[in-house]
Amino acid sequence: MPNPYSDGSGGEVLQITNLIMRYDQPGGGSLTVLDIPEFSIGTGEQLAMVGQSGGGKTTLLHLIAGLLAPTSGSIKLAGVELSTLSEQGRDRCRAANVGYVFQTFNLLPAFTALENVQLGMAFGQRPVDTARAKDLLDRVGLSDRMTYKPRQLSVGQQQRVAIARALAGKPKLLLADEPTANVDPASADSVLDLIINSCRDEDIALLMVTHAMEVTERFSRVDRLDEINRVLLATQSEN
Ligand SMILES: Nc1ncnc2c1ncn2[C@@H]1O[C@H](COP(=O)(O)OP(=O)(O)OP(=O)(O)O)[C@@H](O)[C@H]1O
Repeated sequence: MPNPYSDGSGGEVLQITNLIMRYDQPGGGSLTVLDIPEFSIGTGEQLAMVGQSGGGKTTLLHLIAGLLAPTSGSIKLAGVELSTLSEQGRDRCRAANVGYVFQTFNLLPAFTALENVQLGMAFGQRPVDTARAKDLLDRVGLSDRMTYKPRQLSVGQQQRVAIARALAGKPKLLLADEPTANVDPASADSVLDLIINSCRDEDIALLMVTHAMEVTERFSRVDRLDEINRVLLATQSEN
């Protein structure tokens, strides 16, 4: 079935133009967090994004995933302009095109590793492909842990289930928000290998937010948020 949330052009997977994001502040007034004239990611391209704490990295990932709507500007995901979609439409577009690996995994505690991965497919509105779910878990080294619930898995194993779940729906773009922040250094290496190699093998574009040097070294494209975001440039020039 053709993906209604893709223009099928095979060009850039993400194109952002004149993006502004402002948050209302608890004490009144508003804070502009992002002002990005241009940012794009090609099909299958891999990049790391670095930036200071509070600089707006998570906000940017949430905007790309359609979890938040921008104050103004254009975000095209797989050629589809997100601002033309309702919240429900954005949810569907995300399910069809985006995988998301969170810092804190976000696995569903009542479900087994295999069920968590199968749920990744159900959200993608594809038929649940149990063979692919098992294959993904095998690939992340958890073929003997499929029936375990998250609390019965180590932290590194939980993150590997989360990666398998994010890949389950065959997304066009994988967003990874500091995926190695909560795992030990040895697991961090294998988590990183898994994400980078799986995306390469399946032609999935990858945007990984990180603070870690050993992570950025793995990428040929490393973008600094404060170089693409005029808000931080303005702040810095005042200092
Ligand atoms: N819902 C919200 N309402 C108001 N302000 C918000 C909201 N969410 C985030 N912010 C503000 O926006 C700024 C950017 O937050 P964001 O979480 O995107 O930063 P980050 O770069 O991911 O930070 P970190 O690296 O520390 O996780 C922060 O100053 C934060 O206080």
